[in-house]
Amino acid sequence: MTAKISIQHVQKSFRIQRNLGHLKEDLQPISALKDINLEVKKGEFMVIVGPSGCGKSTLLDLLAGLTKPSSGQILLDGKAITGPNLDRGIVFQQYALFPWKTTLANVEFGLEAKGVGRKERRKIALEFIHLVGLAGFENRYPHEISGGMKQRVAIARSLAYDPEVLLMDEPFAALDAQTRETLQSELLRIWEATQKTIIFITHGIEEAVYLGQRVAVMTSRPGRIKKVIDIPFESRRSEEDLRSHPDFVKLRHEVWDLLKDEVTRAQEQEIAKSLDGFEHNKSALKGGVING
Ligand SMILES: Nc1ncnc2c1ncn2[C@@H]1O[C@H](COP(=O)(O)OP(=O)(O)OP(=O)(O)O)[C@@H](O)[C@H]1O
Repeated sequence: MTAKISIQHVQKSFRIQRNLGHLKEDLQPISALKDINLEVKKGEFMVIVGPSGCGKSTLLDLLAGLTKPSSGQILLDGKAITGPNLDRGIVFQQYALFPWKTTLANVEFGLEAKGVGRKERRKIALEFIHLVGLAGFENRYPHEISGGMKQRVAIARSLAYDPEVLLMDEPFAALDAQTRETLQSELLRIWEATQKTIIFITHGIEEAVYLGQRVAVMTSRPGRIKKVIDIPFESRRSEEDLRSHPDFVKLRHEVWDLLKDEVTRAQEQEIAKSLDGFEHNKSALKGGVING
């Protein structure tokens, strides 16, 4: 069977230029991703976890078609992704709602872009607003609802135009712990109801193990897939608290074991990067160069 998403030997480097007044200097390119290979099945909930700066968002941007790989390719249903399309819905950490539109109008937006008629648009939007638990809040503006509710609107908006795949980039990272946990189990309920293929990016180990059917652990930059771990829970939404179950604790530990050296390395990279910037600024000041 063809994978829903197939990431094949994907590399991504960024060209870096230093601004020296009217001159530009090419620096060593940053290699963000190196030989990423991953297959995601139809209807699967795949979580990608990795340390800060390992290239998670870069990978998601490639999946969304917002940028192109330096080499390799990503296939959706066997066809190469060449740009953004309504076959992929995206939910970012920042809510990205239109502040001047109500919940209903925000959810209707993608449907408008897809050319769905006014009546049908309203019907579908109301259905998804209901699905994400926001019935009664249709006419509220983003500033009138909480962060968790805004993220529910963002999820409803992405699902309403019926994408093949839902891409989620740390969607709950800005929320308080309690709201985050509520939305995690809500997301599982929505996933079960819609049977969408989900690729969810996080740096939270507990979040990864709770949500994912499989968890792909990334290395520090340049990001590679270190290991893909199966999370074999039948149902994550059972009454008992899954997070304190011995199997859950064991899997969380396994992911942490894979991740801890990567986190240390990522922190070292961060320090080296800031020291480098500091040294550059110092020498530029000495030489009287205005740097950008
Ligand atoms: N447009 C760009 N130009 C240059 N470098 C970039 C660009 N985008 C990302 N990078 C670099 O690529 C690396 C990976 O960045 P990315 O944002 O994908 O990491 P991440 O894993 O999502 O990080 P975080 O968890 O902190 O959000 C980082 O070193 C980043 O500085």
